[in-house]
Amino acid sequence: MERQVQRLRQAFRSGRTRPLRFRRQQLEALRRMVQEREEDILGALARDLSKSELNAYSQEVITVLGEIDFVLGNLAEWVSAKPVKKNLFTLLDEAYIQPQPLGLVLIIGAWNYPFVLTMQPLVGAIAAGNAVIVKPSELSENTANILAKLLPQYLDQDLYAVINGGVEETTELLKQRFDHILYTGNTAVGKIVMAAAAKHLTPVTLELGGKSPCYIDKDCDLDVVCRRITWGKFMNCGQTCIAPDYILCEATLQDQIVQRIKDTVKEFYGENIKESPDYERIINLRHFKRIKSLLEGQKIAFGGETDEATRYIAPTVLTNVDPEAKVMQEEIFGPVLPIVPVKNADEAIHFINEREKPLALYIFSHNNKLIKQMIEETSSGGVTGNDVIMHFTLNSLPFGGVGSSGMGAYHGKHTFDTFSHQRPCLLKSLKGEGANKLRYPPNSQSKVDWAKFFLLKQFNKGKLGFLLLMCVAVAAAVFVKVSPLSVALH
Ligand SMILES: NC(=O)c1ccc[n+]([C@@H]2O[C@H](COP(=O)([O-])OP(=O)(O)OC[C@H]3O[C@@H](n4cnc5c(N)ncnc54)[C@H](O)[C@@H]3O)[C@@H](O)[C@H]2O)c1
Ligand SMILES: CCCCCCCCCC=O
Repeated sequence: MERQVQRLRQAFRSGRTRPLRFRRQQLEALRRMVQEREEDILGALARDLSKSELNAYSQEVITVLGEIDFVLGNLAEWVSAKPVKKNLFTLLDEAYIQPQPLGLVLIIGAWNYPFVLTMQPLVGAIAAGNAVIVKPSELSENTANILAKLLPQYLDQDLYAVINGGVEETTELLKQRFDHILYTGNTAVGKIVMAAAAKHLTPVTLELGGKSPCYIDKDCDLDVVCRRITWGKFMNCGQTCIAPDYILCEATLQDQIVQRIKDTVKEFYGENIKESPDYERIINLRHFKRIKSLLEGQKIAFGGETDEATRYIAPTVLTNVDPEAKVMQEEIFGPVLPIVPVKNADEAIHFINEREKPLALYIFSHNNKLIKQMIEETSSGGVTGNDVIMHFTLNSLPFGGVGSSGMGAYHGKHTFDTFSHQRPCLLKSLKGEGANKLRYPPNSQSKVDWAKFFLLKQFNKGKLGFLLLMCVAVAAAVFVKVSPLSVALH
């Protein structure tokens, strides 16, 4: 492993990733891979998560293809140096920010969207000019294997590698030195990743989870609200990092919400949900048992059927859930939706603020002012008002958590920035040494006054007229490229 890391680092040092043309070629090759090997990719996702071809394509492949197109359309602008504003000291100089690659980066993916959660960061890491190691989740082993097989066929093998393995291999990998690590997965392992990265002072982006609340105000269209929540909650069998984890609403709304979600489940998945190609399965037995145990002692309004052999758990809604219940203590990450009654929006805000900061927050109301107030008075990784999940799809928005739901963000230009160093560059001339006497010893009150004039807004008002005059003089000097300060400061 150490040798492989060294090999990639050496290739990065060769400078091959620097030219824009090279990065574009790699991204175009990646796009070709997704297009030409679509069937293999969809097959792997079906074997891992029972995702239908259509669902896998619309949830994962489209996002990756869209990201590549977006990056290719904008990369020339992103890599260019960005001139910045100057002060009076640097008026004649060149000042700009030059984005530069960080070096060798590690991307560790999760199993629930195993294609998009490794490929989308990879697109941005390549765009930013880095060498990359991708470590897919071992739990979605078919997707992990297809990535290990396909990526080397399309990408430069000296610069990009896939390393597969579980805890042991990842632990070993994390001993190596990287220039950035982007990890997607649960919060407990996020801490392990951050501790390992700290040994090398490696910066991290942690895409973690949490319990994303969904507040339903009484002033809204419940038919629409429940259809949107049903879609986002039961998509991928509830195994979505930003799925609405639980509903907060006034007690009187509960029955209507239950009925509408029940009707929508029937509309989406038919009478026999098990037969629906649109309904996935739980990833493994451990998670199946964990989710099933969350139902114990709960009032099941509908659903609750399970089948261990196929790891099937029906879309399930729980009512009048006690905030202290087990189902409210951990991220559900399955098709179980508790409803916790609250008196009003203020109590919902209080409820949210008493708990760890979630990855997403959803607020449904006709009242835009209420939505803005809840955004203002709470914290979460992201927010969608009057819908769920959709902020993930807009790559102009940074996607990431806050507090225990993560740190840093990616998607679109934000991924490019995450994997770049924004290098500040100031290019001065060796001329104009007269003006520099202002900062050279010995210091004097007059030099400090001048420095205040150049750098601060507050300076001695008594000297204003004189300073303005001097300003005109400086401007004139700049114009003729001769500085009077060398005289004035003596
Ligand atoms: N924020 C996001 O974008 C996002 C996306 C998907 C999932 N998630 C969150 O991830 C969680 C579910 O994923 P998971 O954690 O079950 O996925 P997982 O089990 O696939 O783990 C994620 C990665 O961590 C590695 N890993 C596991 N244990 C490790 C250890 N001890 N040391 C080092 N590496 C280790 C795995 O090999 C894997 O690559 C949920 O909390 C979910 O909300 C977040
Ligand atoms: C159109 C819907 C796309 C949904 C993709 C959701 C990915 C979530 C990643 C976290 O689990």
